[in-house]
Amino acid sequence: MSIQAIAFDLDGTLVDSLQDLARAANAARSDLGLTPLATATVESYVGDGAAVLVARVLADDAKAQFTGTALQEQGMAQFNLHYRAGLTIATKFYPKVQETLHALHERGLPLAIVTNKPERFTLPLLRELGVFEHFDVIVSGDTLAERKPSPLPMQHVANQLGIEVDNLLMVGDSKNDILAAQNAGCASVLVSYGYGSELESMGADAIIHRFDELFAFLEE
Ligand SMILES: O=C(O)COP(=O)(O)O
Ligand SMILES: [Mg+2]
Repeated sequence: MSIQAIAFDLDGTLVDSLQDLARAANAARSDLGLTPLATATVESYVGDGAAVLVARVLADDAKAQFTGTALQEQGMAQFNLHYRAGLTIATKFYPKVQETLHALHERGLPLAIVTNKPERFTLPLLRELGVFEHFDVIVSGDTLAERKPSPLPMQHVANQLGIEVDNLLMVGDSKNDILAAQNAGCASVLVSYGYGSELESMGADAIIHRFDELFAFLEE
């Protein structure tokens, strides 16, 4: 295995965005006359992009789908307003993320973001946190025709970087990240501190508990 570039998931991997997501989700619920949900409940709904999050949050049901009902459209509009107004109020890097990204970038290793978060949130969030310039390619949930767990985002990153997809490593916190990597034929590293559950069963090549353990994985 020769790792020539790394793609990172965003929410739950680089940043803990849960408080800001939950605040915006509950503000949208409140605008529609609904009572707030526990932060842990919102956490369990994160991972398939903003529209699916809004559908799940409004129905308080992990199986809800975004079908574009009037209520969902209204909830989406309110969520957009509230989240866009406070992308980084409480959102913070997990320990050792900034140092590690900086060191990898200094080594000349191409770095990418592959998130299911829509571009309208991903790009300003990365800018507000001051790491936008570290990434050679940024693929959001609405950049391409398909999002994770589709292999398309990984294939797109490899194409953009001019490398074979199996030389790209995915680092993520959730099932969609590991599936996207497996579907594309990439190696994957799972972080244990994010929003994923049943980590052992996902089949990642390694599980790390702190972001800088990535260095040891790269040296294997
Ligand atoms: O916004 C989401 O649904 C998940 O985002 P992620 O892919 O960066 O974890
Ligand atoms: Mg994630």
